[in-house]
Amino acid sequence: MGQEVRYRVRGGRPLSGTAFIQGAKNAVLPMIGAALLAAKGRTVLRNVPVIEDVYRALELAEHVGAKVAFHEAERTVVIDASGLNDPELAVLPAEIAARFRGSVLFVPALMHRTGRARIEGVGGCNLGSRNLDFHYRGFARLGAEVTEDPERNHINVEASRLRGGRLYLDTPSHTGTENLIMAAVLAPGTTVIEHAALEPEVLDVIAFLSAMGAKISGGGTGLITVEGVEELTAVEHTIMSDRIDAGVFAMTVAATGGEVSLVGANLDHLGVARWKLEQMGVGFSQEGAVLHVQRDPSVPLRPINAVTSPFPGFATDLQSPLMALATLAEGESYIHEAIYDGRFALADELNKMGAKIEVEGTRAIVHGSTNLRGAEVIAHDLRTGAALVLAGLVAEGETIVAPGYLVDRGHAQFAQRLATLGGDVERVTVS
Ligand SMILES: CC(=O)N[C@H]1[C@@H](OP(=O)(O)OP(=O)(O)OC[C@H]2O[C@@H](n3ccc(=O)[nH]c3=O)[C@H](O)[C@@H]2O)O[C@H](CO)[C@@H](O)[C@@H]1O
Ligand SMILES: C=C(OP(=O)(O)O)C(=O)O
Repeated sequence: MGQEVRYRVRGGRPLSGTAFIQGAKNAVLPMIGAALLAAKGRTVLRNVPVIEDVYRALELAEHVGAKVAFHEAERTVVIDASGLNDPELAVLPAEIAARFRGSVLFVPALMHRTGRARIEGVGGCNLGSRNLDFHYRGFARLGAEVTEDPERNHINVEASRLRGGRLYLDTPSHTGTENLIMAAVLAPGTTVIEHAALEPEVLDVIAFLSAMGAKISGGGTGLITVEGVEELTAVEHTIMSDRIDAGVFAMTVAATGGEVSLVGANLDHLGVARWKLEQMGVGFSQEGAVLHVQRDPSVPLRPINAVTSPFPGFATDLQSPLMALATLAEGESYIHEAIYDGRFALADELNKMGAKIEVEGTRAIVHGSTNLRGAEVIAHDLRTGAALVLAGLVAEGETIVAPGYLVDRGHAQFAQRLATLGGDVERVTVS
Protein backbone atom coordinates (compact mmCIF):
# COMPACT_ATOMS: atom_id res chain seq x y z
CA MET A 1 0.00 0.00 0.00
CA GLY A 2 1.27 3.50 -0.79
CA GLN A 3 1.71 6.40 1.57
CA GLU A 4 -1.03 8.87 2.37
CA VAL A 5 -0.65 12.48 3.38
CA ARG A 6 -2.94 13.77 6.14
CA TYR A 7 -3.39 17.04 7.93
CA ARG A 8 -3.60 16.73 11.72
CA VAL A 9 -5.14 19.84 13.29
CA ARG A 10 -5.91 20.84 16.89
CA GLY A 11 -8.16 23.80 17.56
CA GLY A 12 -8.22 26.66 19.97
CA ARG A 13 -5.36 29.00 19.16
CA PRO A 14 -5.85 32.48 17.63
CA LEU A 15 -3.57 33.28 14.66
CA SER A 16 -1.12 36.15 14.57
CA GLY A 17 1.98 37.18 12.66
CA THR A 18 2.97 37.23 8.99
CA ALA A 19 2.31 34.72 6.22
CA PHE A 20 3.49 34.75 2.61
CA ILE A 21 0.83 34.28 -0.04
CA GLN A 22 1.97 31.96 -2.82
CA GLY A 23 1.98 32.62 -6.57
CA ALA A 24 -1.35 31.85 -8.23
CA LYS A 25 -2.03 28.23 -9.18
CA ASN A 26 -4.58 29.31 -11.78
CA ALA A 27 -2.09 31.68 -13.43
CA VAL A 28 1.02 29.49 -13.40
CA LEU A 29 -0.71 26.47 -15.02
CA PRO A 30 -1.78 28.33 -18.21
CA MET A 31 1.64 30.00 -18.29
CA ILE A 32 3.44 26.64 -18.30
CA GLY A 33 1.18 25.73 -21.24
CA ALA A 34 1.88 29.10 -22.90
CA ALA A 35 5.66 28.75 -22.44
CA LEU A 36 5.47 25.76 -24.83
CA LEU A 37 4.37 28.11 -27.61
CA ALA A 38 7.91 29.60 -27.80
CA ALA A 39 10.03 27.67 -30.31
CA LYS A 40 13.30 29.26 -29.16
CA GLY A 41 14.89 30.34 -25.89
CA ARG A 42 14.15 29.68 -22.25
CA THR A 43 11.09 30.92 -20.37
CA VAL A 44 11.69 31.92 -16.75
CA LEU A 45 8.69 31.92 -14.41
CA ARG A 46 9.14 33.42 -10.96
CA ASN A 47 7.01 33.23 -7.80
CA VAL A 48 5.92 29.73 -8.80
CA PRO A 49 3.94 27.99 -6.02
CA VAL A 50 5.48 24.70 -4.89
CA ILE A 51 2.27 22.68 -5.29
CA GLU A 52 1.41 19.26 -6.72
CA ASP A 53 -0.40 20.75 -9.75
CA VAL A 54 2.81 22.51 -10.78
CA TYR A 55 4.77 19.23 -10.51
CA ARG A 56 2.12 17.53 -12.69
CA ALA A 57 2.24 20.38 -15.25
CA LEU A 58 6.02 20.15 -15.45
CA GLU A 59 5.87 16.36 -15.85
CA LEU A 60 3.44 16.89 -18.70
CA ALA A 61 5.69 19.53 -20.30
CA GLU A 62 8.62 17.08 -20.18
CA HIS A 63 6.43 14.29 -21.50
CA VAL A 64 5.62 16.27 -24.66
CA GLY A 65 9.28 17.14 -25.30
CA ALA A 66 10.19 20.29 -23.32
CA LYS A 67 13.16 20.61 -20.95
CA VAL A 68 12.17 21.91 -17.55
CA ALA A 69 13.93 22.80 -14.30
CA PHE A 70 12.10 23.70 -11.10
CA HIS A 71 14.36 25.62 -8.71
CA GLU A 72 12.09 25.21 -5.70
CA ALA A 73 14.08 27.28 -3.22
CA GLU A 74 13.97 30.19 -5.68
CA ARG A 75 10.36 29.39 -6.67
CA THR A 76 11.54 29.63 -10.27
CA VAL A 77 10.78 27.42 -13.24
CA VAL A 78 12.86 27.44 -16.44
CA ILE A 79 11.32 25.92 -19.57
CA ASP A 80 13.04 25.28 -22.89
CA ALA A 81 10.43 24.19 -25.41
CA SER A 82 12.69 24.31 -28.49
CA GLY A 83 12.60 20.50 -28.78
CA LEU A 84 8.82 20.24 -28.73
CA ASN A 85 8.03 19.30 -32.31
CA ASP A 86 7.40 15.57 -32.42
CA PRO A 87 3.73 14.80 -33.27
CA GLU A 88 4.22 11.30 -31.81
CA LEU A 89 4.78 12.91 -28.39
CA ALA A 90 1.76 15.23 -28.64
CA VAL A 91 -0.22 13.17 -26.18
CA LEU A 92 -1.63 14.12 -22.77
CA PRO A 93 -1.50 10.71 -21.05
CA ALA A 94 -4.21 9.99 -18.47
CA GLU A 95 -1.72 9.03 -15.74
CA ILE A 96 -0.53 12.66 -15.58
CA ALA A 97 -3.26 14.68 -17.29
CA ALA A 98 -6.16 13.21 -15.33
CA ARG A 99 -4.63 14.34 -12.04
CA PHE A 100 -5.22 18.08 -12.63
CA ARG A 101 -7.47 20.42 -14.56
CA GLY A 102 -4.68 22.54 -16.01
CA SER A 103 -3.65 19.73 -18.38
CA VAL A 104 -6.23 20.98 -20.90
CA LEU A 105 -4.14 24.17 -21.17
CA PHE A 106 -1.43 22.24 -23.08
CA VAL A 107 -3.60 21.65 -26.15
CA PRO A 108 -2.96 25.01 -27.92
CA ALA A 109 0.84 24.61 -27.75
CA LEU A 110 0.61 21.04 -29.06
CA MET A 111 -1.66 22.18 -31.92
CA HIS A 112 0.72 24.98 -32.93
CA ARG A 113 3.99 23.14 -32.41
CA THR A 114 3.13 19.67 -33.72
CA GLY A 115 -0.15 20.07 -35.61
CA ARG A 116 -2.01 17.67 -33.37
CA ALA A 117 -2.94 16.66 -29.82
CA ARG A 118 -4.42 13.57 -28.22
CA ILE A 119 -6.15 14.08 -24.89
CA GLU A 120 -6.39 10.88 -22.89
CA GLY A 121 -7.81 12.52 -19.76
CA VAL A 122 -8.27 15.85 -17.98
CA GLY A 123 -8.67 15.97 -14.21
CA GLY A 124 -9.27 18.60 -11.59
CA CYS A 125 -11.50 18.85 -8.55
CA ASN A 126 -14.56 16.67 -8.57
CA LEU A 127 -17.28 19.33 -8.41
CA GLY A 128 -20.06 17.86 -10.55
CA SER A 129 -20.19 18.30 -14.32
CA ARG A 130 -17.18 20.11 -15.72
CA ASN A 131 -17.44 20.25 -19.48
CA LEU A 132 -14.81 21.21 -22.03
CA ASP A 133 -17.17 21.78 -24.96
CA PHE A 134 -16.32 25.52 -25.25
CA HIS A 135 -12.66 24.60 -25.63
CA TYR A 136 -13.21 21.94 -28.31
CA ARG A 137 -15.88 23.89 -30.21
CA GLY A 138 -13.62 26.95 -30.14
CA PHE A 139 -10.63 24.99 -31.49
CA ALA A 140 -12.88 23.65 -34.25
CA ARG A 141 -14.02 27.17 -35.19
CA LEU A 142 -10.36 28.13 -35.50
CA GLY A 143 -9.88 25.32 -38.03
CA ALA A 144 -8.99 22.26 -35.92
CA GLU A 145 -10.63 18.90 -36.49
CA VAL A 146 -11.76 17.57 -33.13
CA THR A 147 -12.93 13.96 -32.94
CA GLU A 148 -13.86 11.69 -30.11
CA ASP A 149 -12.66 8.12 -29.74
CA PRO A 150 -15.48 6.88 -27.48
CA GLU A 151 -14.01 3.39 -27.06
CA ARG A 152 -10.85 4.69 -25.43
CA ASN A 153 -12.41 7.92 -24.13
CA HIS A 154 -9.81 9.99 -26.00
CA ILE A 155 -10.17 13.29 -27.87
CA ASN A 156 -8.08 13.70 -31.01
CA VAL A 157 -7.30 17.15 -32.37
CA GLU A 158 -5.77 17.65 -35.82
CA ALA A 159 -4.74 21.23 -36.38
CA SER A 160 -2.49 21.71 -39.36
CA ARG A 161 -4.08 25.03 -40.40
CA LEU A 162 -5.44 27.16 -37.56
CA ARG A 163 -6.74 30.63 -38.50
CA GLY A 164 -8.55 33.47 -36.75
CA GLY A 165 -12.31 33.30 -36.17
CA ARG A 166 -15.21 34.70 -34.18
CA LEU A 167 -15.87 32.88 -30.91
CA TYR A 168 -18.49 33.12 -28.18
CA LEU A 169 -18.48 31.51 -24.73
CA ASP A 170 -21.88 30.59 -23.24
CA THR A 171 -20.44 31.32 -19.80
CA PRO A 172 -17.16 33.17 -19.24
CA SER A 173 -15.06 30.05 -18.73
CA HIS A 174 -11.74 30.76 -17.04
CA THR A 175 -9.53 28.13 -18.70
CA GLY A 176 -11.77 28.27 -21.80
CA THR A 177 -10.84 31.94 -22.32
CA GLU A 178 -7.14 31.23 -21.75
CA ASN A 179 -7.17 28.26 -24.09
CA LEU A 180 -8.91 30.08 -26.92
CA ILE A 181 -6.54 33.03 -26.59
CA MET A 182 -3.56 30.63 -26.74
CA ALA A 183 -5.06 28.89 -29.77
CA ALA A 184 -5.48 32.27 -31.50
CA VAL A 185 -2.12 33.94 -30.77
CA LEU A 186 -0.25 32.09 -33.53
CA ALA A 187 -3.21 31.63 -35.90
CA PRO A 188 -3.10 33.94 -38.94
CA GLY A 189 -5.86 36.58 -38.96
CA THR A 190 -8.09 38.09 -36.28
CA THR A 191 -9.89 36.20 -33.52
CA VAL A 192 -12.65 37.80 -31.46
CA ILE A 193 -13.76 36.12 -28.21
CA GLU A 194 -17.09 37.32 -26.83
CA HIS A 195 -18.16 36.80 -23.22
CA ALA A 196 -14.60 36.19 -22.11
CA ALA A 197 -13.57 35.66 -18.46
CA LEU A 198 -12.45 38.66 -16.38
CA GLU A 199 -10.49 36.84 -13.66
CA PRO A 200 -7.20 38.51 -12.63
CA GLU A 201 -5.32 35.31 -13.58
CA VAL A 202 -6.63 35.61 -17.15
CA LEU A 203 -5.24 39.16 -17.27
CA ASP A 204 -1.87 37.92 -15.93
CA VAL A 205 -1.79 35.28 -18.68
CA ILE A 206 -2.59 37.97 -21.27
CA ALA A 207 0.27 40.11 -19.88
CA PHE A 208 2.63 37.12 -20.15
CA LEU A 209 1.57 36.29 -23.72
CA SER A 210 1.82 39.98 -24.70
CA ALA A 211 5.39 40.12 -23.35
CA MET A 212 6.08 37.06 -25.54
CA GLY A 213 4.95 39.10 -28.56
CA ALA A 214 1.26 38.21 -28.83
CA LYS A 215 -1.19 40.91 -29.96
CA ILE A 216 -4.13 40.79 -27.59
CA SER A 217 -6.52 43.61 -26.73
CA GLY A 218 -9.64 43.92 -24.58
CA GLY A 219 -8.45 41.87 -21.58
CA GLY A 220 -10.76 42.59 -18.65
CA THR A 221 -13.62 43.88 -20.85
CA GLY A 222 -15.27 40.59 -21.79
CA LEU A 223 -14.52 41.16 -25.51
CA ILE A 224 -11.03 40.03 -26.46
CA THR A 225 -9.40 40.52 -29.84
CA VAL A 226 -6.30 38.59 -30.89
CA GLU A 227 -4.26 39.36 -34.02
CA GLY A 228 -2.23 36.26 -34.92
CA VAL A 229 1.56 36.71 -35.02
CA GLU A 230 4.20 34.48 -36.63
CA GLU A 231 6.21 33.60 -33.56
CA LEU A 232 6.48 34.14 -29.84
CA THR A 233 9.62 34.67 -27.79
CA ALA A 234 10.57 33.11 -24.45
CA VAL A 235 10.45 35.73 -21.68
CA GLU A 236 10.71 36.12 -17.90
CA HIS A 237 7.54 36.69 -15.87
CA THR A 238 6.62 36.90 -12.18
CA ILE A 239 3.36 35.12 -11.38
CA MET A 240 0.71 37.22 -9.61
CA SER A 241 -0.19 36.25 -6.04
CA ASP A 242 -2.89 33.68 -5.43
CA ARG A 243 -6.17 35.36 -4.44
CA ILE A 244 -7.74 32.04 -3.38
CA ASP A 245 -4.78 31.24 -1.10
CA ALA A 246 -5.12 34.79 0.32
CA GLY A 247 -8.88 34.32 0.79
CA VAL A 248 -8.38 31.00 2.60
CA PHE A 249 -5.86 32.60 4.98
CA ALA A 250 -8.15 35.61 5.57
CA MET A 251 -11.08 33.30 6.36
CA THR A 252 -8.93 31.20 8.68
CA VAL A 253 -8.01 34.33 10.66
CA ALA A 254 -11.70 35.25 10.64
CA ALA A 255 -12.46 31.83 12.17
CA THR A 256 -9.83 31.78 14.90
CA GLY A 257 -9.76 35.50 15.58
CA GLY A 258 -6.47 37.40 15.64
CA GLU A 259 -4.43 39.72 13.48
CA VAL A 260 -2.33 38.63 10.52
CA SER A 261 -0.31 40.27 7.73
CA LEU A 262 -0.53 38.54 4.36
CA VAL A 263 2.49 39.42 2.22
CA GLY A 264 1.65 39.66 -1.47
CA ALA A 265 -2.15 39.54 -1.05
CA ASN A 266 -4.18 42.04 -3.06
CA LEU A 267 -7.53 43.14 -1.63
CA ASP A 268 -8.87 44.14 -5.07
CA HIS A 269 -8.41 40.54 -6.22
CA LEU A 270 -10.75 39.22 -3.52
CA GLY A 271 -13.70 40.79 -5.35
CA VAL A 272 -17.02 40.35 -3.52
CA ALA A 273 -15.38 38.02 -0.94
CA ARG A 274 -13.89 41.13 0.65
CA TRP A 275 -17.31 42.73 1.20
CA LYS A 276 -18.83 39.50 2.50
CA LEU A 277 -16.05 39.05 5.06
CA GLU A 278 -16.34 42.68 6.14
CA GLN A 279 -20.08 42.15 6.68
CA MET A 280 -19.26 39.15 8.87
CA GLY A 281 -16.97 41.27 11.03
CA VAL A 282 -13.51 40.97 9.48
CA GLY A 283 -11.31 44.08 9.14
CA PHE A 284 -8.95 44.61 6.16
CA SER A 285 -6.36 47.23 5.37
CA GLN A 286 -3.95 47.19 2.45
CA GLU A 287 -0.50 48.65 2.95
CA GLY A 288 1.44 48.34 -0.30
CA ALA A 289 1.97 44.64 -0.99
CA VAL A 290 0.82 43.60 2.49
CA LEU A 291 -2.80 42.92 3.42
CA HIS A 292 -3.63 43.19 7.13
CA VAL A 293 -6.55 41.03 8.29
CA GLN A 294 -8.02 41.18 11.74
CA ARG A 295 -10.98 39.86 13.67
CA ASP A 296 -11.81 40.47 17.31
CA PRO A 297 -12.64 37.04 18.78
CA SER A 298 -14.79 38.61 21.52
CA VAL A 299 -17.29 39.87 18.91
CA PRO A 300 -19.48 37.14 17.33
CA LEU A 301 -19.29 36.68 13.57
CA ARG A 302 -22.42 37.77 11.68
CA PRO A 303 -24.15 35.34 9.26
CA ILE A 304 -23.87 35.92 5.51
CA ASN A 305 -25.61 35.32 2.17
CA ALA A 306 -23.36 34.51 -0.78
CA VAL A 307 -23.92 33.48 -4.40
CA THR A 308 -20.88 32.31 -6.36
CA SER A 309 -20.27 33.88 -9.76
CA PRO A 310 -17.39 34.66 -12.11
CA PHE A 311 -15.02 37.50 -11.15
CA PRO A 312 -15.60 40.02 -9.61
CA GLY A 313 -18.39 37.94 -8.02
CA PHE A 314 -17.89 35.66 -5.05
CA ALA A 315 -15.27 33.08 -6.19
CA THR A 316 -16.56 29.51 -6.17
CA ASP A 317 -13.12 28.37 -4.95
CA LEU A 318 -13.75 30.36 -1.73
CA GLN A 319 -17.22 28.93 -1.21
CA SER A 320 -15.98 25.96 0.85
CA PRO A 321 -13.96 27.97 3.38
CA LEU A 322 -16.87 30.42 3.60
CA MET A 323 -19.22 27.55 4.47
CA ALA A 324 -16.84 26.43 7.23
CA LEU A 325 -16.65 29.99 8.53
CA ALA A 326 -20.43 30.40 8.43
CA THR A 327 -20.83 27.52 10.93
CA LEU A 328 -19.28 29.89 13.50
CA ALA A 329 -21.54 32.89 12.73
CA GLU A 330 -24.53 33.60 14.93
CA GLY A 331 -27.63 32.97 12.82
CA GLU A 332 -28.56 31.48 9.46
CA SER A 333 -26.24 31.85 6.47
CA TYR A 334 -27.37 31.12 2.92
CA ILE A 335 -25.00 29.94 0.19
CA HIS A 336 -25.93 29.41 -3.45
CA GLU A 337 -23.29 27.62 -5.55
CA ALA A 338 -24.10 28.87 -9.03
CA ILE A 339 -20.98 27.70 -10.93
CA TYR A 340 -20.82 23.98 -10.13
CA ASP A 341 -23.64 21.51 -9.55
CA GLY A 342 -21.66 19.31 -7.13
CA ARG A 343 -19.62 21.50 -4.80
CA PHE A 344 -21.24 20.83 -1.42
CA ALA A 345 -19.45 17.61 -0.40
CA LEU A 346 -18.02 19.67 2.46
CA ALA A 347 -21.40 19.99 4.21
CA ASP A 348 -21.49 16.33 5.32
CA GLU A 349 -17.92 16.52 6.59
CA LEU A 350 -18.64 19.68 8.60
CA ASN A 351 -21.80 18.04 9.95
CA LYS A 352 -19.57 15.19 11.23
CA MET A 353 -17.81 17.91 13.22
CA GLY A 354 -21.07 19.14 14.74
CA ALA A 355 -22.17 21.73 12.17
CA LYS A 356 -25.81 22.06 11.12
CA ILE A 357 -25.88 22.48 7.37
CA GLU A 358 -28.85 21.65 5.16
CA VAL A 359 -28.26 21.21 1.45
CA GLU A 360 -30.85 21.26 -1.29
CA GLY A 361 -29.36 21.01 -4.76
CA THR A 362 -27.03 23.95 -5.21
CA ARG A 363 -28.30 25.85 -2.17
CA ALA A 364 -27.21 25.43 1.43
CA ILE A 365 -28.39 26.84 4.72
CA VAL A 366 -25.86 26.94 7.52
CA HIS A 367 -27.35 27.18 11.01
CA GLY A 368 -24.90 28.86 13.38
CA SER A 369 -23.27 29.22 15.58
CA THR A 370 -22.06 25.72 16.35
CA ASN A 371 -19.25 24.46 18.55
CA LEU A 372 -17.22 22.32 16.20
CA ARG A 373 -15.50 19.20 17.52
CA GLY A 374 -12.58 17.32 16.03
CA ALA A 375 -13.26 14.33 13.75
CA GLU A 376 -11.75 12.26 10.93
CA VAL A 377 -12.98 13.94 7.78
CA ILE A 378 -12.57 13.54 4.04
CA ALA A 379 -11.08 16.14 1.73
CA HIS A 380 -13.26 15.43 -1.31
CA ASP A 381 -11.46 18.17 -3.26
CA LEU A 382 -8.79 20.81 -2.80
CA ARG A 383 -10.85 23.57 -1.19
CA THR A 384 -12.90 21.13 0.90
CA GLY A 385 -9.56 20.03 2.35
CA ALA A 386 -8.48 23.61 3.10
CA ALA A 387 -11.89 24.40 4.63
CA LEU A 388 -11.68 21.35 6.91
CA VAL A 389 -8.25 22.46 8.14
CA LEU A 390 -9.84 25.85 8.87
CA ALA A 391 -12.66 24.12 10.79
CA GLY A 392 -10.12 22.00 12.67
CA LEU A 393 -8.35 25.13 13.90
CA VAL A 394 -11.47 26.17 15.84
CA ALA A 395 -12.74 22.70 16.77
CA GLU A 396 -12.36 21.15 20.17
CA GLY A 397 -9.87 18.27 20.04
CA GLU A 398 -8.13 16.74 17.03
CA THR A 399 -9.21 16.75 13.39
CA ILE A 400 -7.65 14.53 10.73
CA VAL A 401 -8.12 15.69 7.13
CA ALA A 402 -7.30 13.22 4.33
CA PRO A 403 -6.33 12.77 1.56
CA GLY A 404 -3.86 15.59 2.03
CA TYR A 405 -2.70 15.27 -1.60
CA LEU A 406 -5.75 17.25 -2.63
CA VAL A 407 -4.78 20.16 -0.36
CA ASP A 408 -1.20 19.91 -1.66
CA ARG A 409 -2.54 20.22 -5.21
CA GLY A 410 -3.14 23.91 -4.62
CA HIS A 411 -1.73 25.24 -1.33
CA ALA A 412 2.05 25.32 -0.84
CA GLN A 413 3.48 24.51 2.61
CA PHE A 414 -0.02 24.94 4.02
CA ALA A 415 0.71 23.41 7.43
CA GLN A 416 4.02 25.26 7.86
CA ARG A 417 2.50 28.62 6.99
CA LEU A 418 -0.41 28.13 9.41
CA ALA A 419 1.98 26.87 12.10
CA THR A 420 4.10 30.02 11.67
CA LEU A 421 0.94 31.99 12.57
CA GLY A 422 0.51 29.88 15.72
CA GLY A 423 -1.95 27.29 14.39
CA ASP A 424 -1.54 23.71 15.59
CA VAL A 425 -1.37 21.99 12.18
CA GLU A 426 0.90 19.19 10.99
CA ARG A 427 1.21 17.50 7.63
CA VAL A 428 1.91 13.84 8.31
CA THR A 429 2.61 10.92 6.01
CA VAL A 430 1.20 7.52 6.98
CA SER A 431 1.72 4.17 5.28
C1 LIG B 1 -7.13 25.57 -13.43
C2 LIG B 1 -8.17 26.62 -13.21
O1 LIG B 1 -8.01 27.77 -13.61
N1 LIG B 1 -9.26 26.25 -12.53
C3 LIG B 1 -10.28 27.23 -12.20
C4 LIG B 1 -11.15 27.43 -13.40
O2 LIG B 1 -11.67 26.15 -13.78
P1 LIG B 1 -12.37 26.01 -15.20
O3 LIG B 1 -11.72 26.92 -16.16
O4 LIG B 1 -12.41 24.56 -15.49
O5 LIG B 1 -13.81 26.56 -14.88
P2 LIG B 1 -14.79 27.25 -15.94
O6 LIG B 1 -14.77 28.71 -15.71
O7 LIG B 1 -14.45 26.75 -17.29
O8 LIG B 1 -16.16 26.59 -15.51
C5 LIG B 1 -17.27 27.32 -15.12
C6 LIG B 1 -18.52 26.59 -15.49
O9 LIG B 1 -18.66 26.53 -16.91
C7 LIG B 1 -18.93 25.22 -17.34
N2 LIG B 1 -18.22 24.98 -18.61
C8 LIG B 1 -16.91 25.32 -18.72
C9 LIG B 1 -16.21 25.05 -19.89
C10 LIG B 1 -16.89 24.42 -20.93
O10 LIG B 1 -16.32 24.15 -21.99
N3 LIG B 1 -18.20 24.11 -20.79
C11 LIG B 1 -18.90 24.38 -19.64
O11 LIG B 1 -20.08 24.08 -19.54
C12 LIG B 1 -18.34 24.31 -16.23
O12 LIG B 1 -18.97 23.04 -16.23
C13 LIG B 1 -18.62 25.14 -14.99
O13 LIG B 1 -19.92 24.88 -14.54
O14 LIG B 1 -12.20 28.33 -13.07
C14 LIG B 1 -13.09 27.83 -12.06
C15 LIG B 1 -14.21 28.84 -11.89
O15 LIG B 1 -13.74 30.04 -11.44
C16 LIG B 1 -12.31 27.60 -10.77
O16 LIG B 1 -13.16 26.93 -9.86
C17 LIG B 1 -11.09 26.74 -11.01
O17 LIG B 1 -10.23 26.79 -9.87
C1 LIG C 1 -11.54 23.82 -8.61
C2 LIG C 1 -10.26 24.10 -8.41
O1 LIG C 1 -9.23 23.74 -9.17
P1 LIG C 1 -9.14 22.92 -10.54
O2 LIG C 1 -9.91 23.69 -11.56
O3 LIG C 1 -7.68 22.96 -10.83
O4 LIG C 1 -9.68 21.58 -10.26
C3 LIG C 1 -9.81 24.95 -7.29
O5 LIG C 1 -8.70 25.50 -7.42
O6 LIG C 1 -10.53 25.06 -6.28
